[in-house]
Amino acid sequence: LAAMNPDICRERENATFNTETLTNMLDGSAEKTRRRREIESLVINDPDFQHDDPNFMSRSERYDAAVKKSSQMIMKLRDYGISDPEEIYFYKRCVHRGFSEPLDLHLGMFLTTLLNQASPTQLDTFFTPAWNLEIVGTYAQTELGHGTHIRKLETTATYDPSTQEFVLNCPTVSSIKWWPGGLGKTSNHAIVLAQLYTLGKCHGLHAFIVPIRCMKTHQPLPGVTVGDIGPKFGFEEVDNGYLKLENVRIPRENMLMKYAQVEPDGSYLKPPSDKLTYGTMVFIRAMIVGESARALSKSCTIAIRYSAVRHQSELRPGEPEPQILDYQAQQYKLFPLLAAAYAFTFVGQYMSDTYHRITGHINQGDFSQLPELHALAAGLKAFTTWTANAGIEVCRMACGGHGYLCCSGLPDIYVTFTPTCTYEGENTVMMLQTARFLVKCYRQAREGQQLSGTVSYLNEQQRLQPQPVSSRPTVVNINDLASLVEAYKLRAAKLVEVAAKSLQGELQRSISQEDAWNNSSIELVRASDAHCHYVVVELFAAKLSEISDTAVHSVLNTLALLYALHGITLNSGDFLQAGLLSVPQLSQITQRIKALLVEIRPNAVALVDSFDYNDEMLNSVLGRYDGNVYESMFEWAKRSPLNRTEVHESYYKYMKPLRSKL
Ligand SMILES: CCCCCCCCCCCCCCCCCCC/C=C/C(=O)SCCNC(=O)CCNC(=O)[C@H](O)C(C)(C)COP(=O)(O)OP(=O)(O)OC[C@H]1O[C@@H](n2cnc3c(N)ncnc32)[C@H](O)[C@@H]1OP(=O)(O)O
Ligand SMILES: Cc1cc2nc3c(=O)[nH]c(=O)nc-3n(C[C@H](O)[C@H](O)[C@H](O)COP(=O)(O)OP(=O)(O)OC[C@H]3O[C@@H](n4cnc5c(N)ncnc54)[C@H](O)[C@@H]3O)c2cc1C
Repeated sequence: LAAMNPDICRERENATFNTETLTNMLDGSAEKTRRRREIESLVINDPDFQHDDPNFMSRSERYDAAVKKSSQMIMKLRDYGISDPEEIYFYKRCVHRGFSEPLDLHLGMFLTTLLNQASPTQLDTFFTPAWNLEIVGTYAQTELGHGTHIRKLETTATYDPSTQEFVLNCPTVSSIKWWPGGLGKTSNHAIVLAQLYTLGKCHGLHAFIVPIRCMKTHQPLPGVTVGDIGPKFGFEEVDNGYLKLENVRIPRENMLMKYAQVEPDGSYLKPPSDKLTYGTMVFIRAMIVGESARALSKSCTIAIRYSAVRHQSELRPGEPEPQILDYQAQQYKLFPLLAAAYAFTFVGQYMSDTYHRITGHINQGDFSQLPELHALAAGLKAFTTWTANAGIEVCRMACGGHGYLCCSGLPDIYVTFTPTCTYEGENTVMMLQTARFLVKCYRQAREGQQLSGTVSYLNEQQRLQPQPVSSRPTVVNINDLASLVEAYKLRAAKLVEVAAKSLQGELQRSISQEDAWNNSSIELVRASDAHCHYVVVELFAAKLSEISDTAVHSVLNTLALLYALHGITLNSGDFLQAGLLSVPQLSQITQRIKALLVEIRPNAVALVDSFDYNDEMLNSVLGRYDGNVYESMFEWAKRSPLNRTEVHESYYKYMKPLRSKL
C-alpha cells in the first residue's frame, strides 16, 4: 500500500470537528451511515461489479456493460432482499458509479407512474411483472416537435368502443416520440403520453401503457418503429430513443385509470385534477434537487482534495511552493461551492420529505398543496441545477490542466449532470412556473388572504409597501444568520412585487395577458430565483438549529454565513435597490467573506471527507482519499488504448509512406 500523501494527512489532523459525526448527520443517523456503507461495500466487493474504465470503451460497449450490470443488479437486489426505494437507489448508484443507465426510466418513471396513476386492478396486472423486469418500461412524453409545451403533443389515442381498444398514432414527423431513456434498445413497454379522443372529443393528455416489443423475441411489434437517437454530449450508457406508432391497438385497460377513466362505451370520467397526469415529473424534479447536491459535493471533493496536495507558484520568495488551497483566489472559487453543496444537501432532504408528505395528502384526496409542491419542485430543481452545473465547471478549472483529463472524473460528472438543467422541465420554463405561483400568491395576499408555507412572507408585503427605499433602515446584520435570512426574504418579497408590477404595467398598456407575461419574463425569472435563494438560505439556517455537536455546529454555521454573504455579493444590486444593504456594508461583506475563507481553510478537506465518497464511487485520480495523485495519473495514462503498442499502426500506414515520398 502506498503511504498517504503527507499534505492530506496534515489537513485531516488539523480539522476542528469529527468527520464521522457530520457524515452521520448528512445521512440522517449513525445507523443510516452504517447501512449505506454496507450496501456500498456489497457492490464494491462484488467481482461482477468490478469497474472497467468507460473512457477506454466504445458507446456500444458501454451500453452493453451497463445492461449487463443492470441485469445482475436486479438479481442481486432480490437475493439481498433490498426493496426499500432509498436503498435500491444507493445500490444502483454504486453499481453504475454515478452514471445514468438503461433502467433509470424504468425504475424512476415507469414504476412511479404505475404506482401513482394505475388503478388497483391495473397495479395487479402490471406492477409485479414490471418489478420482476418481465415488463421493462420507459416514459415516452417528449416528441420531436414539443418537449416543454406538452399540451401541444400530437400523439393520439383514439378509443374504439367496438373493440374496446385505444388506437395510437404519431400522425406527423413532429409527433415522433424522441428522447425517452431506455426506449432505443432496452424497453419492451412504454408509458406513452397521448391526446385522448373518445366519442369524437379530445380530453387532453393521458398516460397509456403501450407494448412496443415482443416479450419473447424483443422485436418491435407491428406498427411500432423504434430505435436509438444517436450519440449525445454524455449519457453514453443510455439508449435514449425514438418511437413512431402507427395504428397500434391496446386494450382499454391499458389507459392508466386511477383518476381519469374511459368506460367501455367510451364515456369519459374526469379526474379530480388534470395535473395529476404530471405527477411523475414532480417526483423526479424533487429528486433532482438531491442530485444537484451530490454532483456538486463530488466535484468539490475532487477539487479540494487535489488543491490540498497540489503545490504551485510562490507566495513568498524563497519559501517552498504552497498548496494551491492556500491561495485566497482558489478558496474564493471553491469554498462558496462547498457551502452550496451543504445547503443543497439539506434542501434535497427537505424536498424529498415535502414530496412524500404532500403526496400522502394527495393520496387521501386532498389536492390543496399540489400547486405549492409543483412550484417548489420546479423552482428548486432549476435553482440548484443551474448553480451545481456552473459549479462543476468551476471545480474542473480549479484543477488546472489535470481537470481536463477524463481521469479527474470531472468531465463525466459534468456531462452526466448538465442535462438536468433541461430534462424534467427546461430550467427557465420551470422558473416561470414558480413565478406563476408567486404572482398568484402575491395577488391573494394583497386581497387580504392569509398565505402559509414557503410564501407566507408575502403576507408581510403591506408592511413593506409604503416605505420609500431611502427612508428604510438597513436591516442586515452581516454577522447574524437570522438577519441574513430576513434580508433574503425581503429581497424575494421585493422582486415578486417588481414582477407583479411589471405585469400590471404591461396590462395597463392594454396588452394581452400572454404578451404581458412574455414582456415581464426577465422580472418573473428573477423573482423565482430570489424566492428559491431565500428558501435555500432559510433551510440551511433552520438545519443549524437541529445540530447538537458544537464543533459541527460551528463549522456549518461558518459555511451557512459564507453561503448567504456570497449570494448577497453576487446579487448586490437587488439588495442595494431594495434598501436592504448600504454601500459601505458591501465592502464589510467582502472583508467578512475573506475572514470566513480563512476560518474554513483548516476544515476544507474534512468537510469534503464528510460527504463520505469512497474512491470507487468518486472515480477520480485527483480526488483520491490518499492524495497520491501523480502516481495514479501515470498508471491511468499507461492504460490508454493508444499505448497498447509502442508504435501506432498509423505510423506504418501514413507517416512512413509519406516520408519515403518526400
Ligand atoms: C417502489 C417503486 C419504486 C422503486 C424503485 C425506486 C428506485 C429508485 C431508483 C430511481 C432511479 C431514478 C433515476 C431517475 C432518472 C430520471 C432521468 C430523467 C430523464 C428525463 C426524463 C424527462 O425529461 S421526462 C419529460 C419531462 N418533461 C417535462 O418536464 C415537460 C415540461 N413541461 C411541463 O411540465 C408543462 O407543460 C408546463 C409546466 C410547461 C405547463 O405549462 P402550462 O402552464 O402552459 O400548461 P398547463 O395548462 O399544463 O398548466 C396550467 C396549470 O397547471 C399547473 N401545473 C403545471 N404543471 C404542473 C404539475 N406538474 N403539477 C401541478 N400543477 C402543474 C400550472 O402551474 C398551472 O396552474 P395555474 O393554477 O393555472 O396557474
Ligand atoms: C438527456 C435527456 C434525457 C431525456 N429523457 C427524456 C425521457 O426519458 N422522456 C421524455 O419524455 N423526455 C426526455 N427528455 C426530453 C426533455 O424532457 C425535454 O428536452 C425538456 O423537457 C425540454 O424541452 P424541449 O427540448 O422541447 O426544449 P424547448 O422547450 O424547445 O426549449 C428551448 C428553449 O426555449 C425556451 N422556451 C421554451 N418554452 C418557453 C416558454 N414558455 N417561455 C420561455 N422560454 C421558453 C427554453 O427556455 C429554452 O431556452 C430528455 C432530454 C434529455 C436532454
